[in-house]
Amino acid sequence: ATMFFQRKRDSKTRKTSSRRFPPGPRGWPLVGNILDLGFNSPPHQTLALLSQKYGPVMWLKLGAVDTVVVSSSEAATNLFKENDMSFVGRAINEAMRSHDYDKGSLVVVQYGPRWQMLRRLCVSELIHTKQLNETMHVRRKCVDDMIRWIKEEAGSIEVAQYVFMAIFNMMGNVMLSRDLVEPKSELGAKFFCSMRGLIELMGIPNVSDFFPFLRWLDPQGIRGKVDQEVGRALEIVDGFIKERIQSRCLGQSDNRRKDFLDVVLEFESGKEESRDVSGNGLKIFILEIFMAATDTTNSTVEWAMVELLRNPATMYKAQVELIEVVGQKSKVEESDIDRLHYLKAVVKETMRLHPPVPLLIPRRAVKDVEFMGYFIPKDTQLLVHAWALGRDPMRWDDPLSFKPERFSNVDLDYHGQHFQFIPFGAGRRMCAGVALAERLVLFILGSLIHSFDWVFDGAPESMDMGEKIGVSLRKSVPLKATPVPRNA
Ligand code: HEM
Repeated sequence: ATMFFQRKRDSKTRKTSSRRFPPGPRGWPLVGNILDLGFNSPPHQTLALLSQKYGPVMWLKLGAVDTVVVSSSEAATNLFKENDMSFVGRAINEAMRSHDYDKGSLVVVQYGPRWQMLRRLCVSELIHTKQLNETMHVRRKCVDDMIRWIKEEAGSIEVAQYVFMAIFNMMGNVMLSRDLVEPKSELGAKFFCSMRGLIELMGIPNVSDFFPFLRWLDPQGIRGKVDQEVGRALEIVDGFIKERIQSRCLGQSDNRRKDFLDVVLEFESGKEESRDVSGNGLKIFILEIFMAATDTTNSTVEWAMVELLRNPATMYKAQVELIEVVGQKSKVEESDIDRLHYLKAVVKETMRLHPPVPLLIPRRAVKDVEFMGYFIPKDTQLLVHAWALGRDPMRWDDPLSFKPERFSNVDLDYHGQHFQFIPFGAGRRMCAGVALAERLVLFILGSLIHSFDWVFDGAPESMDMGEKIGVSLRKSVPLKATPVPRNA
């Protein structure tokens, strides 16, 4: 199809005249295809429908942002196997510029030495099996707290709230050796509120992302609010760091294991070029790991609980497996996870239908690229439609049904090799935290359904399954259910 923008481009520059852009809906002057996104459904749903019409490699102009959307596993295979390095950059949005977040971040920093250094630090010091095994006791305590908090409640609860607190404390302990959500931690409570606020704000579509000339105006006031919230969160992290530097100067280690903050501080102070830790880089890195880890894992546990409640036979099977594997103990242990094959399939099936990051994190073409016979100019934003890939009827039998059994006895996982199923992405910029995410989700979910039976207040089949997109894809109406202790 000869598209409006293709013609416009071709007429502007002779160089591109023989080049074919991917097909896509005709755009309007100035706004491009923004109106095609519609306002009634979340963007990933509209993009999936548009891709059905225009094909698996689709071209859109979102205001001023050239965008290509990839939504078939053939195209994703070509992308990650042949063209990963051409799309290794990140597309930066307005909120990410707040306090130079994009410069200190691992998730959105451009590919290069700083990315390599932060990624190595993150994987070797946080996600490596040795670190994960050493921090098992921390996660045990946080899950125990979560179970206790839930037991103290009477009646129906918002499940994700308790899960979020548990994950937040797990990350708080591994990174900063402290519970952040507990009555005595005033600073922790402030940090918790600030992070929740930030996660909400990041989910609001920002007009300035599509119309850079409106940036100075900040029409919805989002940039202003993000600046405020990021500033507040950075100040709190700064407090944690100063406190730690002080106790290190006094030689106090409180007999605790070296945590992520110690490692990062040692790393920073060892570098010739940055003996000064007062810059924002380190604080942003810490803040970001919280952002990357908490909302995504929380969303996965919430959707898994939703699907289990809607599918009682599956819930029963998962609970029976837990009893068989956990045996006489009343608690699930992380060491049980390896043997919880059915629960693992439940989590995979949840992530197939509800990938927490449905369009992955936008990439950016770092040069002009020939991709699947099309011309993609440098700096084009690339969205990989993980949500549509997981529901592709050409790849999945009865794709909209929740059937964990489809993962039994087949070599199909989310480690970035099977391109119809990439909830963690693939290639060089694939999620750095898969191993940690896997443990958090399985341990928390297993504990929730082993410790409690859950009763949904209403008919589970008619549960609202609406989605809303924020930092991750959440249920638009949070799941509320009543816990009934099982192993009391
Ligand atoms: C269920 C939980 C999670 C999901 C679904 C998820 C998903 C993703 C996705 C889709 C990406 C982008 C991949 C791409 O561009 O191809 C990503 C990047 C990333 N994730 Fe996760 N994530 C999860 C948990 C975590 C956790 C626990 C951490 C903790 C450290 C983490 C750290 C990161 C980092 C650092 C990146 C940026 C990698 C880079 O750009 O090099 N994630 N994640």
